[in-house]
Amino acid sequence: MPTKDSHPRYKRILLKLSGEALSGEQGFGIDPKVLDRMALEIGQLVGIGVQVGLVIGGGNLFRGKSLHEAGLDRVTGDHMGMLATVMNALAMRDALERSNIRSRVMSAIPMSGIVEHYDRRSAIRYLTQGDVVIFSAGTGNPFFTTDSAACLRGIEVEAEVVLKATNVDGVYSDDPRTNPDAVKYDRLTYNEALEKQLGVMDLTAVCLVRDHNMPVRVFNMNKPGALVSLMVGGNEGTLMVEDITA
Ligand SMILES: Nc1ncnc2c1ncn2[C@@H]1O[C@H](COP(=O)(O)OP(=O)(O)OP(=O)(O)O)[C@@H](O)[C@H]1O
Ligand SMILES: O=c1ccn([C@@H]2O[C@H](COP(=O)(O)O)[C@@H](O)[C@H]2O)c(=O)[nH]1
Repeated sequence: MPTKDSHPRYKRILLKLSGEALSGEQGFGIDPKVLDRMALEIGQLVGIGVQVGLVIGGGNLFRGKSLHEAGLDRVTGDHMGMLATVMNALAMRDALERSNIRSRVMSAIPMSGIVEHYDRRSAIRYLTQGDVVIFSAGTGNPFFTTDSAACLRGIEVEAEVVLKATNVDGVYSDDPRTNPDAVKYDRLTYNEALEKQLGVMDLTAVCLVRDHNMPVRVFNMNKPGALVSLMVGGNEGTLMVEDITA
C-alpha cells in the first residue's frame, strides 16, 4: 500500500480502462463493484502525486463494428460507440467523486450542459492541479477505437506512458482467450506488434505510439493492486517500446 511519501515512477500517465472489463461478470453494462474498485485504485495514484488522464472504452455497451455486423450503418454504430464512452465516463466521474477524488469529463464531441468540450490546454491545466481528467467520446471520429484515442490524448497531454488496463494480463504471441498455447511477452517492440499483427491493441494506435515513441504497458485490470504496483516499480503485464534492450 503506497503512502504519501511513496515516490511514483511516473508523474503523468494516460490510463486506458477497458469498457468490456467494466461490465464485470454481467457481460454488459457497468458493474458498480468494478467501478468502485477502479476509483479506489485511481485515488491511490492521485494520493501519491500521479497526474491521471483516463480514457474508458465502450465495449461493455456498444462497438460500431458489432453493430454494423448486426445490420446498422457503420458510422452510426461508431457514433453510438463514442456516446457509450461518454456514459462510462459519467459513471466513473460519479464513482471518483463519491470517493472525494476531483475529476473532470471532457468530450471530443461537443455536449454542452453535460460535459466540457475537449481542449488540450485546459486538460493539461486540470491535470497539473491534480484533477483526474476523463477524455470521452474517443477521437470524435468514426473508424477509430478508444485505444487510438488513449494514445492520441496521452501524446497530446505529454503523459510519460499509456497504460492499457484490460481483461488479459499482457500481450501474447496470439489471443490467449482462444489459443491456450500463446506465450506472454514481458517486453516487445512496436514493430514486432505491427509485424505480427498482435490483436491486443489496434494497429492504428500502435503506429501512433511508435511514431511518437510513447511507451505502452498492457496489464490486467482485474488484478487488484496491479495499477498501484506499476507506479511503485512493479513489472505487471507487457511493456511495448521502441527498443527492448534499452
Ligand atoms: N496477441 C494478443 N495478446 C493479448 N490479447 C489479445 C491478443 N490478440 C487479441 N487479444 C484480445 O484483445 C482483447 C483486449 O483488447 P480489446 O480492444 O478487445 O479490449 P479492450 O480495449 O480492453 O476493451 P474495450 O474495447 O471495451 O475498451 C483481449 O480480450 C484479448 O482476447
Ligand atoms: O475515436 C473513436 C473511438 C471509439 N469509437 C467507437 O466507439 C466504440 C467503443 O470504443 P472501443 O475502443 O471499442 O471500446 C468503438 O468500437 C467505435 O465504434 C469511434 O468510432 N471512434
